[in-house]
Amino acid sequence: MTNETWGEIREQLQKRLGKNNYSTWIEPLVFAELTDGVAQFEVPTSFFGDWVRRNYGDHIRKLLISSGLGVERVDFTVNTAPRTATKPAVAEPAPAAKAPTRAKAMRSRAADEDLPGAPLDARFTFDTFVVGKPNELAHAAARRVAEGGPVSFNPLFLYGGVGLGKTHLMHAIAHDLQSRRPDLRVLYLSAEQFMYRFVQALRDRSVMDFKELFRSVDVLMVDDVQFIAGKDSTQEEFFHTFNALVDQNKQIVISADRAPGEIKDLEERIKSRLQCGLVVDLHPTDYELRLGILQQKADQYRDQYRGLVIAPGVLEFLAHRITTNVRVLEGALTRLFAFASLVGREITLDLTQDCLADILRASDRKVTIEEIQRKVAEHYNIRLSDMIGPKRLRTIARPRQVAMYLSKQLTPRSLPEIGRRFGGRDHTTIMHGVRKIEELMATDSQLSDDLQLLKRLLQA
Ligand SMILES: Nc1ncnc2c1ncn2[C@@H]1O[C@H](COP(=O)(O)OP(=O)(O)OP(=O)(O)O)[C@@H](O)[C@H]1O
Repeated sequence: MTNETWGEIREQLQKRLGKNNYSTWIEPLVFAELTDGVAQFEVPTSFFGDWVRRNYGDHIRKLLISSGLGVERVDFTVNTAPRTATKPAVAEPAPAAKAPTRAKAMRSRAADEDLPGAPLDARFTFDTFVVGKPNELAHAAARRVAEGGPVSFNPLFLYGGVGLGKTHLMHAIAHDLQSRRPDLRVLYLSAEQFMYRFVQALRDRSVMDFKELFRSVDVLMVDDVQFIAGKDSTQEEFFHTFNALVDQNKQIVISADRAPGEIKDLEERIKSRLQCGLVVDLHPTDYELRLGILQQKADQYRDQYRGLVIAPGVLEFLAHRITTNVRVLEGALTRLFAFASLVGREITLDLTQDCLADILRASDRKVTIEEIQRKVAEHYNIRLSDMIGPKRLRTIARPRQVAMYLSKQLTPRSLPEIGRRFGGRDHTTIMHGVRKIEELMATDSQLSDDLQLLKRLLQA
């Protein structure tokens, strides 16, 4: 293949994939050779190679073939040698794409391979994050941290329900920081990984190395920090790491499924440390945000599944009906496009309802407190009237607490509202009931099985 051919193919890829994707994923590719039908490219890391293979391998192969080359397969190998500027078969980058900032970041990350972080998802950038009322504050705070100026709020604590974009924002911060400041050591990992690393260090008697490593980063991001609640030694180590970094004025970003004060079994001193920066929550999505996200995704899919038509009103219908979380929304759209492309039909409302019947049904389903009381009474063989009555016998009080717990878990009702439906009980009684069941579940496997079963029955 000549410089010219690869240059032309890259230009086509840039048009097809957009400038961002191009400069992130295509520009860093170094064409090595074409032998026996295999086009070989060099990549900075194996993660990078896997990503390009999965997402763009086919595109690249088809374009190579359409330029008249006999290519059966494209392959990506990690380039460990320093990159030379004199690869004979590679054209200079197309003028439209300037210095590959992300590629530099990739290389610096490769050099930082001693950092025990989790890989970043290349799709989770600020460009792909849709901003609406429910997440605008979290987004603005994340942007500010990503600008990497003087540390303004430390830590940044992001919290919110499942699938609302916490991980997305954290990855976006990391991507941005790495492209602006490739020299920074940015470490992103989940709290679970932090714990495993720590346990491993204890086992290998290398705790000092562990400490040194974590204290050497410039930005530490820990996802799902609620995971370390109740894990005493990990909490202790996390606390020291946290303090050491804050003392050095290094940025910390944390995420969790709830506010620091609400994480049970998290040491008070950690809670208060976590609260001293900026705590922002991602609220449940509203209709406009859901529609915005769907529109963005649909645009991407239109590029991917050329020729597929989506009828007016379908996205609005989905935004209206699927209110649980963004992950479910995305999953629904992915399925819809895949299905429509398989059957070769336009995406109409009818097709949507057929193809997504289960998701739509699940979203429709609203469990009521009355239903919960009835099911629990049946399960424990007590009278429904005892659910709301005054009897304090354990055989009645315990099922009642189970029903209180499930009401809190499965309905959006507040504690006072639940209290009213349990015979006008005070909200503190409900809170006590909920806590009691949470405690018992940890030790009483029968109770925890009962709860699982009841949940399944109620949500079915
Ligand atoms: N505002 C948004 N714009 C675009 N995509 C979004 C947005 N919010 C969430 N998503 C997408 O929804 C999916 C779930 O988001 P993410 O993994 O960040 O959620 P999370 O809050 O970390 O959830 P969990 O608590 O389960 O870890 C991802 O694919 C993400 O890209």
